Amino acid sequence: MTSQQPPASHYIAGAYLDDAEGAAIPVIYPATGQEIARLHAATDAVIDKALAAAHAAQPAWAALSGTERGRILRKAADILRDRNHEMSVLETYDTGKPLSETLIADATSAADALEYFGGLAGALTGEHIQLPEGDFVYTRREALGVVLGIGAWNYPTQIAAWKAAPALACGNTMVMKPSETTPLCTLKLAEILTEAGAPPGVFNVVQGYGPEAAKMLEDPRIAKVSLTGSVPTGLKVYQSAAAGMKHATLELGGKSPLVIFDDADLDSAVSAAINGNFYSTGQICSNSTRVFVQSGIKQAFLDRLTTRMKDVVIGDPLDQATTLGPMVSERQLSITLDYIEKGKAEGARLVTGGERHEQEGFWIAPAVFADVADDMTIAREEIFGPVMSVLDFETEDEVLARANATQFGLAAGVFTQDLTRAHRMAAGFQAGTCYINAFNLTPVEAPFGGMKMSGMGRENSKAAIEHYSQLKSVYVGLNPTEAPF
Ligand SMILES: NC(=O)c1ccc[n+]([C@@H]2O[C@H](COP(=O)([O-])OP(=O)(O)OC[C@H]3O[C@@H](n4cnc5c(N)ncnc54)[C@H](O)[C@@H]3O)[C@@H](O)[C@H]2O)c1
Ligand SMILES: O=CCc1c[nH]c2ccc(O)cc12
Repeated sequence: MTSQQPPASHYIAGAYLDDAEGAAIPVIYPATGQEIARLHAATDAVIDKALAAAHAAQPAWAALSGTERGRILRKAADILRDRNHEMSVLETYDTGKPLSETLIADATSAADALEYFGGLAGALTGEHIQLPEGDFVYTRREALGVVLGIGAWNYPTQIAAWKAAPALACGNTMVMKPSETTPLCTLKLAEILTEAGAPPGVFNVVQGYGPEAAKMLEDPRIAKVSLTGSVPTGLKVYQSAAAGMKHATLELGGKSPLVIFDDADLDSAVSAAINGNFYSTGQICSNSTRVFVQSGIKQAFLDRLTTRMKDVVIGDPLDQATTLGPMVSERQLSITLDYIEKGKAEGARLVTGGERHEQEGFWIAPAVFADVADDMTIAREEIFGPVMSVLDFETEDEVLARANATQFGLAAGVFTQDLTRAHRMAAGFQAGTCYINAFNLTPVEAPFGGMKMSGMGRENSKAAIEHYSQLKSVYVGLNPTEAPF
């Protein structure tokens, strides 16, 4: 087994920093279950160094012009693209996702974000507001300060870059705590930002578990937190942020509906259901885990789906022919297997898959349940594994109400040839990202984020600028100041 041991656990002030006193973080390659690196959670001293470095670097970084900051971000994007293969292999070791995915969805998406926000940085301006008698107001778009990023384990490179790119473009500095399950890739992103010219302290990486992140969030040097994670963690983070009146972006979980009407292009709809449930072995927040199929095409849909699923290639994630990798961890596998048992026990019909592969690593055959009812556990709770629930419906009004009957609101999709109905559905969905005849595409140019319990704030697009900066109004008086006495 190739060791993927980085030079040290943390990356602070432009260099690696080790401190083996913190709790061990074993990094496990999901395909084999073997340890490929061992890092350490940050001690209080490491946390203090990181926060001090980010805090000290922030004023000078914000004082650069947007164009100067953007140039560095765009250079980092170029380096990432040059090193896409190396980055993708590391992403595969970190997460278990197959190279066929990581080559196109991770460092490339990170590069897209750095390029996009690098381009936008020079165009960030305030506005001029004319008032009577010559007075006027101008607004300044200012950085918030030091941003704390906290990552989930499914897309470590992408999550770090989706946060860092808008944060740095706006003149903030950043401390990123990756998930303890996938701590490797973010260190590489830090190296690349330094190589591209980011001054020491602008982007720092601190390893740790929940308590290390919680401790950093309480520190007054943190002005904003951006979390990608589960709803329970989001609630804790939001509470802590509120206690310090800090800004918060929360990218949380989902239980997204995909509605397939009987006039849909069936092959495209089946492809969307496959991508929306089994890409990244089902470990995507916006996955369409509730697939509502109009009853007239239910059997045709299930037949086409089960035929297509026979083509899945489960195997060595580093072999580019592989299309489905293992789950990220023993824990996530066991959570998924428990849900499959609950699905069976509550009366859903397991059409295919769902069994653990008895070999090293965290392997499972992708599962499809049919005849799923809205009140079953597998239709209500986020599983974050390769488990598709197929539910039947009859009418548009009925399916829209059922699609929205969830605490989550991350994504939703509709497949139909009737464009009027498609737009009606998109308007009616209670979800931050809606798809018509597509699913789970996340271009950096489009806002991404949740409604309801799926979170707040938006990543990507011009909308992210609102969440990584603040407006200052400057009133300019051109007349003598008068007073009543
Ligand atoms: N909306 C999105 O963009 C998006 C993207 C990917 C994943 N997710 C969600 O993430 C979840 C899976 O990831 P996970 O299991 O890593 O989530 P998680 O909530 O367990 O952990 C996320 C991060 O929060 C940290 N953390 C844990 N407790 C904390 C605390 N008290 N204070 C501060 N930080 C704390 C963890 O160390 C980790 O880095 C799923 O719910 C998934 O839907 C959302
Ligand atoms: O979960 C991470 C972010 C995300 C949400 N939907 C998609 C689809 C495809 C991706 O590559 C990432 C994501």
